[in-house]
Amino acid sequence: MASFTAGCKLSLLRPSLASSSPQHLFPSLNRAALSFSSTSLPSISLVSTGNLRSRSIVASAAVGPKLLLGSLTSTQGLKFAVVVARFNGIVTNLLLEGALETFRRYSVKEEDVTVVSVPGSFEIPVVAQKLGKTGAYDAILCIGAVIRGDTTHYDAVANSAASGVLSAGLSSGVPCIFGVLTCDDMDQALNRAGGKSGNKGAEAALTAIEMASLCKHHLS
Ligand SMILES: Nc1c(NC[C@H](O)[C@H](O)[C@H](O)CO)[nH]c(=O)[nH]c1=O
Ligand SMILES: CC(=O)[C@@H](O)COP(=O)(O)O
Repeated sequence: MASFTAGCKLSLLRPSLASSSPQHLFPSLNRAALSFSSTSLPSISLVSTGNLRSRSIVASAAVGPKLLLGSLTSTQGLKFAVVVARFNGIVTNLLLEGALETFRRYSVKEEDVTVVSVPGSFEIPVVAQKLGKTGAYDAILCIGAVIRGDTTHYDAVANSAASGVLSAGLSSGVPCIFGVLTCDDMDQALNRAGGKSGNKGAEAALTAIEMASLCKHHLS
């Protein structure tokens, strides 16, 4: 079993390892141990964040030998809000469908999901923040599609949505997940809304489940 010097971030010890998978870092950890909650791991402290494709691991000094990882299977009782922009609705409806299908697939009850409709992506953050501050939700999934036009309007909306969703999460203390596409054209957007590049709404819903579980089961 791997062991690290207390007080050192893994990324400081060896930066290239900071975004590696736990299995890569510690071949002796099996999948079962990694797939759920506070499994005791002798001689190492790990904190894992990120979605399924990009987990990042840091060794943590202060806590004991535990792996903190949100569960995708213990979804009972987790409550979600989805804030979805109507702008470019042909895309955002597909993203929303992907998200709701994922919640269903991971056994999140329909009555535990609230969908809130807003005009455009610019309006998402204030609503996400308000929802977060109600304390009624374990994660807020934000869905929108910003598509480049002729002017710089795109940059303003895309940047505001990104920093606004971040800020909503930080100020409310509830994970606010960024499921807002920022694309050069409609083709790019449709490809990411159930087309050949997958459905980013579905991916964002998985991130919401993991973060909700992490915060509710380990960090509250
Ligand atoms: N151009 C896009 C917008 N623009 C609308 C803004 O989000 C906002 O509703 C308006 O400025 C009023 O405050 N919204 C998107 O979601 N996607 C876009 O591509
Ligand atoms: C005005 C908008 O909301 C957006 O579609 C940007 O389009 P454009 O840059 O062509 O004005």
